[in-house]
Amino acid sequence: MKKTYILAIDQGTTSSRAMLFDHDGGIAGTAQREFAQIFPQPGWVEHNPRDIVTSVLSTMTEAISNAQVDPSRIAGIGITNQRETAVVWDRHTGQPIHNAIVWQSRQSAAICDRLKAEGHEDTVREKTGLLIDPYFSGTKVRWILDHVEGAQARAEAGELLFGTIDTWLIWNLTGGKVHVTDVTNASRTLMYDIHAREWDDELLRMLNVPRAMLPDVKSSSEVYGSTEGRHFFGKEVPIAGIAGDQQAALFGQACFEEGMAKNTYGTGCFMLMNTGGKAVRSANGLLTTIAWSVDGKVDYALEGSIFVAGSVVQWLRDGLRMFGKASDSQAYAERAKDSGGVYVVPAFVGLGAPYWKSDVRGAVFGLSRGSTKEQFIRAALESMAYQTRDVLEAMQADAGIKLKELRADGGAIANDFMAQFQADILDVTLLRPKVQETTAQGAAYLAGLAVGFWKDKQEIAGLRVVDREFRPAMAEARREALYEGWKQAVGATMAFKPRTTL
Ligand SMILES: Nc1ncnc2c1ncn2[C@@H]1O[C@H](COP(=O)(O)OP(=O)(O)O)[C@@H](O)[C@H]1O
Ligand SMILES: O=P(O)(O)OC[C@H](O)CO
Repeated sequence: MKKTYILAIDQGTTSSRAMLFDHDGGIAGTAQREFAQIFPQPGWVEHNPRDIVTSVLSTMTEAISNAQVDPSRIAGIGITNQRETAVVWDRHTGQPIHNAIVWQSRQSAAICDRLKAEGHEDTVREKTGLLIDPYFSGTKVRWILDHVEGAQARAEAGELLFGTIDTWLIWNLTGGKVHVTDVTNASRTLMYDIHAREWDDELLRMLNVPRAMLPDVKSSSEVYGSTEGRHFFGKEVPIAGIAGDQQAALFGQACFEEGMAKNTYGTGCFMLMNTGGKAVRSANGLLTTIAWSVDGKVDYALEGSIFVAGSVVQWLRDGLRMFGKASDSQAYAERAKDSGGVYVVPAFVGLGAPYWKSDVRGAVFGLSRGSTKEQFIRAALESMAYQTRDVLEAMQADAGIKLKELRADGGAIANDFMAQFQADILDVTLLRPKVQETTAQGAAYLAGLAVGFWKDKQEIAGLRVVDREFRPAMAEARREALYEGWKQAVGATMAFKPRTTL
C-alpha cells in the first residue's frame, strides 16, 4: 500500500508553516514563510489577512513538493493557529474589512477600560475563564466594528463574518463554504462560555457583537469540510483537526494526563497544564481554557501567557542589530559568565500572566560602566526563563502540585543556554523533544485521529521521542538570589509611570 500523510498547517504570529507528517509522527516535508508585521502605532500589531492566506497556500504547495509526495496521498489536514487574532470579512466578497488585529495588539485597551468600569470583570472571569484584556478577540472585534464606517450595521444585517485565523483559513480553503472554529479557539474570544460550551448572549450584549457574525463551534478532531474541489490538491482533502497553537502543542507533547504541562517558547511563551475534565479557576493570575475536545470529551487547562519571549531575540537582532541570526544569541550569552546584575524586562506590549498590566513598557536594570553586549544578550535570554518561573509558581499554587518535569518546545528552545538556565531557575527538569514542531504535530494528530490515520491517544503518546533532558544544576541560594532580583526588576518596571510617552 502506498504511504499516506497528514498535512499540518501551523499559522503562527511571525510565520506560516506547512508540514507533512508520516505515520511515525516524523516530518516528511516542510516549508515556512514569514510575512509582514504591521505596527500602525506603538503597542499595536496587525497582519494583512490576505498575506496570511497567501503564505499558507504557498507553504502547503512547497512542503508537498519538497517531500516529493503526490497530493493524492494526503489523508487529511490539521490546522493550528496563532490564537485570539481577529479577522472580520464580508460574507459575499470574502474581502476583509480591516487588517487582522493580532493577539499582541493593545489597540482595544480603551474598550477594556470601559468594560471594567461597567463592572463586567466577574462575569467574564466566571464564564470565559479569561479576564478583560486587549489580548482576547472580543474587544478586537468591537474595535473593528467601531472604526470601520458602517460596519456595525452591516454586521447586524448578517453581511459580515468574524473568525480567528483557523476560521479565516478554512473559509478560504473551502471556497467560502464553511464557517467554523473549534472549542479551543472559541475559548479565547471572550464571547464563549467554557462551561456551557456555547456562545453567550450576555457576553455578546456586553460587546455588542451580533451573533450572526460568529462561526459554528466544533470539536478539535472531526471532518469540518474539504478543500475546494480540485483547486488545491487535485482532489478534495478533508480538513479534520483544529486547535489553537498552544493547545495543539499540549496535544503534540502528549500531555494527556492531568498535571502534565508544556511550555512553548515562540514569539511569546505559553505554559499549559492539563487539568482533565475540571475547569480550575486560578487564584494567581492564570487563565482557564479549553485544552481540546476529542471523542466527545472536553479537557481543560490552566494557562500562563507571556507576551514577549522569542521576540526579545528578534528585537536584539533587528531593533538593536546586535547579531545577524537568532541562534547567534547563544554563543554571545555563553561568553558571559553571568549577566553581571543586568535584568531585561521585555514588557514591550505590557505584561501578561500573572501580572496583567497592559500599560507598562519594557525596562533594563543593573547597568554599570562595565556591562557588556554579551551580558545584555544573556539577560534578555534569561528574561524568558524568569517570566516562566513567575507563571510556574502561579500554576503550582493553583494546581496544588510541584511539577517534576516540563515538556518544552518552540523556536527558542533550540537555544541550549536558555534551556539549561530555564531548568536551573525553575529547579525542574526540562524535556526537549526530537520533533520540536510539536504545535504542527499536535494539529496533525488531531486530524489523523478523525480520519483513522492514528488509532487513539495511546498510540500517539508512544510516538514521543525526547532529544535532550536539561536537569537543574544551580545551587539553591544562587537561584533564589537571581530570582529575587528579577522580582524587584518587574516591580520597578510596573512602578514606572511617565506622564507622557513622548
Ligand atoms: N536559537 C535561538 N535562540 C533564541 N531564540 C530563538 C532561536 N531560534 C529562534 N528563536 C526565536 O524563536 C521565535 C520563533 O519561534 P517560533 O516557535 O517559530 O515562533 P512563532 O510560532 O511564535 O512564530 C523567534 O522569536 C526567534 O527570535
Ligand atoms: O504564534 P505563536 O506561536 O507565538 O502563538 C501565539 C499564541 O497563540 C497567542 O495566544
